[in-house]
Amino acid sequence: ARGRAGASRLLAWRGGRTEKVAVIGSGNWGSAIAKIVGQNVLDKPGFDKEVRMYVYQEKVNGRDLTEIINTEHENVKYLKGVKFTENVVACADVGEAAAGATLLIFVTPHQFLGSLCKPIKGRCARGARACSLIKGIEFDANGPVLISDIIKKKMGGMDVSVLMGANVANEVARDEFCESTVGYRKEANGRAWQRVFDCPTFRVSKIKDVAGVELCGALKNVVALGAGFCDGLGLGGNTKAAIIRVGLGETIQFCKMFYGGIKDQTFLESCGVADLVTTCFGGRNRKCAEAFAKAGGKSGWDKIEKEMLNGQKLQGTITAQDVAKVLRKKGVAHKFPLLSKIHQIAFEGAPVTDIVKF
Ligand SMILES: NC(=O)c1ccc[n+]([C@@H]2O[C@H](COP(=O)([O-])OP(=O)(O)OC[C@H]3O[C@@H](n4cnc5c(N)ncnc54)[C@H](O)[C@@H]3O)[C@@H](O)[C@H]2O)c1
Ligand SMILES: O=P(O)(O)OC[C@H](O)CO
Repeated sequence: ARGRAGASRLLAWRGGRTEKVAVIGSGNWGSAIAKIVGQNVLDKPGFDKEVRMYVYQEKVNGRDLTEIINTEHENVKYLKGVKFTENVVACADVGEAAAGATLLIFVTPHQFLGSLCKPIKGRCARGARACSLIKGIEFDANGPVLISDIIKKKMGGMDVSVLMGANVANEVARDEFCESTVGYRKEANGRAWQRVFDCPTFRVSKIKDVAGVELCGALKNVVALGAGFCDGLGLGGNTKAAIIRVGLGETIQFCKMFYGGIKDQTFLESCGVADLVTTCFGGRNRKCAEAFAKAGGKSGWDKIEKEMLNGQKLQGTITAQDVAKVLRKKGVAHKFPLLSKIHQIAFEGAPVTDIVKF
């Protein structure tokens, strides 16, 4: 693996301008990826050595979180026990975080994206490119809308790639080996992002399929709720495997129904089957859905999120609602029995035991 990493480092960088990377977001995943990127810009040629990270300011034990990160080099709230390299600098002002950046990594929970783009647009470098690590989906009258397309529009047509994969943040931050997938539109930008993220313990492949990669990342969070319901009911591995299999099938169907040019290979990459598996076993959506099932479906999601996640945010519940709206509006909910059933259990009072009746 080390040989491959060295070769890809040499192959990918052919000189040119110095890239300056900014990380927009500092939650559990935002912090884990900032740790990787902070180290990579030190290890590889062609990068400005400072990585600014936008931090939504809050007090932790009476101190600003930015001040804690910049003195202790640790996000004690969202990624406790893991140190950043000292070149990762926390900024509470998103414009200041993005100032002069040529490569912007968007990694906030998707409900907070809206207000962040405008101040970034005025401050980042001309010709900057973006990569979205945000797992979610929006919709309009025509159907689903990709978060990467929202960023592209808000940023004046900027090229936006995506990075999705089997990447539970705490495991990535402990340098446990895993893979991830860059989905790109422009080959050169796909290569640029691969260089930003790839390291021996975080192996990044790329594929020209932004929509496929991104939708896999969004929909697996909904399927993970189903897996959590199974866990809460005390069902075993066979049942969860069935949920994963059917969930993958409906994910593929959703992608192909709403987007052209989706590649079959995408579903076999880390962003596809691998992310689905890890999230259904080790993710926050699974964990909170298990608690929901154990409470007999009687506990609200906001309460569960607050009690179990210490400020981290569930994405699967929002995505389940957005997906259900799209499917109903298009009159195709019956073709997605598992995704529809998960929504009915999570939001419409269907019994949790119905998870196996689809
Ligand atoms: N955590 C993971 O294992 C993981 C892995 C891969 C992808 N993702 C995806 O990455 C994205 C970001 O998730 P995360 O895990 O980094 O975040 P998180 O859920 O751990 O943290 C929530 C973040 O939102 C911020 N926040 C709270 N209120 C805010 C507000 N009003 N405005 C702006 N920010 C506010 C908090 O400060 C914190 O940084 C999500 O789409 C998630 O699905 C997460
Ligand atoms: O913890 P979750 O459920 O948000 O999932 C985490 C990651 O998306 C896994 O790749």
